[in-house]
Amino acid sequence: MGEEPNLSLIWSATDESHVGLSMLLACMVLGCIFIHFWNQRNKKGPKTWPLVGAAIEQFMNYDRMHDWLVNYLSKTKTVVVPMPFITYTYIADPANVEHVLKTNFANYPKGELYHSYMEVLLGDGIFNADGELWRRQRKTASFEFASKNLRDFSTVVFREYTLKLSAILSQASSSNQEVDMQVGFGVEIGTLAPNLPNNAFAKAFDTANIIVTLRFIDPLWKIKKFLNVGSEALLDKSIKIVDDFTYSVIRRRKAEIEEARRTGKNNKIKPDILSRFIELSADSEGNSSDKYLRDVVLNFVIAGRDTTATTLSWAIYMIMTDPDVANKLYMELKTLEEDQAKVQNVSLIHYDTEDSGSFNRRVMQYADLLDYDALGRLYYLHAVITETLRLYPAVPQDPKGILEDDVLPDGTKVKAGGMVTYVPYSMGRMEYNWGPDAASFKPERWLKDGLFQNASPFKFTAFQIPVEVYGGFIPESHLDIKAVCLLFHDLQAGPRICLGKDSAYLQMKMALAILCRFYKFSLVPGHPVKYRMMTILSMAHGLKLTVARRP
Ligand code: HEM
Repeated sequence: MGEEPNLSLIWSATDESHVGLSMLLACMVLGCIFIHFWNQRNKKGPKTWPLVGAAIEQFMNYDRMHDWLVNYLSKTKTVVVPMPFITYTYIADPANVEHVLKTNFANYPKGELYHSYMEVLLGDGIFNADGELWRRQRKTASFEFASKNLRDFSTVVFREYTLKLSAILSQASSSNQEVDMQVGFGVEIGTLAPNLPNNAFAKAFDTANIIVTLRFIDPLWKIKKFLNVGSEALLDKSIKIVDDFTYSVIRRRKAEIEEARRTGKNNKIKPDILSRFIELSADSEGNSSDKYLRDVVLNFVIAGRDTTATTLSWAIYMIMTDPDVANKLYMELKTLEEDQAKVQNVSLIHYDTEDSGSFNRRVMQYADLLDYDALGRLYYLHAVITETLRLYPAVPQDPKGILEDDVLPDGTKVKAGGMVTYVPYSMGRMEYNWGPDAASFKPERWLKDGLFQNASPFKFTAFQIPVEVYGGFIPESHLDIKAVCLLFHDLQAGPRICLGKDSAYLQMKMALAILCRFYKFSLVPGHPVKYRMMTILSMAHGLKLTVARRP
């Protein structure tokens, strides 16, 4: 019999070789990590890790991501953020933005990836479509926005909505009640389809928006969706609420249109975007797909309601925290009131801030004095809104897909399949774009000799790029010429300029003119004002304030 093998010796030898191997492996891994970090020692963007890229840092800063980007973009005009399956390139340099939005526009569509993140919410609506699908919707919407009817209709509707909101504020002021202005703006102002939105819908819609935005940095979202767990399960629930409500609005509107046609009362058809799309998308039998219309409605809720409600909230916040701005604005609005009353030969109703009756009547009288041309003369207000959008752009980041490898004007290489995002939130805060006072709220920077002055087009990108870039300079007041240029430009299928810019200004000016003329706003002490991460720069906790009537 041979000698029994000494097991403990064998174990310890194996142990030793395991330990040796493990140590070797650990050293190699640490070495790789060290080399990886060494190579990044001069990098100005976020530090990356092998395999996961910058995902950890981006995830940890997700709730304050816009400011996280401000920090990096102030050190370097382009920030590259590699993630597990994709690389995001963030740009704040006007030359790069011009390249992506105009010069090489064809290379930067929304792209498949963006579409896959957003489809559940936006479907194939205008914000989430490329190619023919996009062109068709853009054309329909462009015709609508070029029409004078829409302008006239909007002026009336926006006035009506603001008066409703004013009635709520007037009541709140007499009982010193707190109001959430963001909710007020979302519900009372800002939709071209007056039956939208109701509360459960609005909540579910916001939740869905928050979760689809999270997909940009969540590499596990597809697995969660497949298993229907976590955020994706909540998304699924929210979309059901959104869809139920939207389809019911569409069915109701279709029935109204049918009834109006049957009885020959075409003037009973609500003249808004939804009716227009129902009409234009109808097949030879007069039917249009509910799914197509659902996508149209939801895209226009984001485009038309969320953007303006958000901007109005930030504008009120800025006005309320800067008494000098509030006062200048108040003076401009009072002066307009007196001038308009003289021109229209109207004697202004005397009112007492303690007496709701006379106060409310004067508010209504003021609202009647605000026609399209009068609003066009409110340059300081125009500057206040524009300055708000510079610092708090309703669309804080706007990502584009990359079709083919390309080199940006500053030499940054971008690869097909990745994404390039221009970042209006950061662009508005960069000293290299706006000078040393970039972070300050100064409406005066937009005024020259009391008149509003546009900034260079690729520096102020809150609305993408302005149509002036294509049609030469067109004064702000010439909406109709501008609309025709926009339409002409659209028929050639150029970049995706915001179609609602003029309508948005009209709406926001109407709302702020009435509210800031008659109310003084104060933030509820301790109320936190910060954004939340979603496609729109909404306030995470709303804007809670109290109001007082002004003389
Ligand atoms: C403060 C208000 C607003 C801001 C800051 C804003 C901003 C923008 C931005 C940045 C885009 C480009 C998005 C992209 O690249 O896909 C855009 C597109 C668009 N906006 Fe606006 N917008 C505002 C109000 C409105 C309003 C009131 C409407 C209409 C009711 C509107 C209709 C649209 C449409 C239809 C598009 C899609 C253009 C396209 O993809 O061809 N916007 N807007």
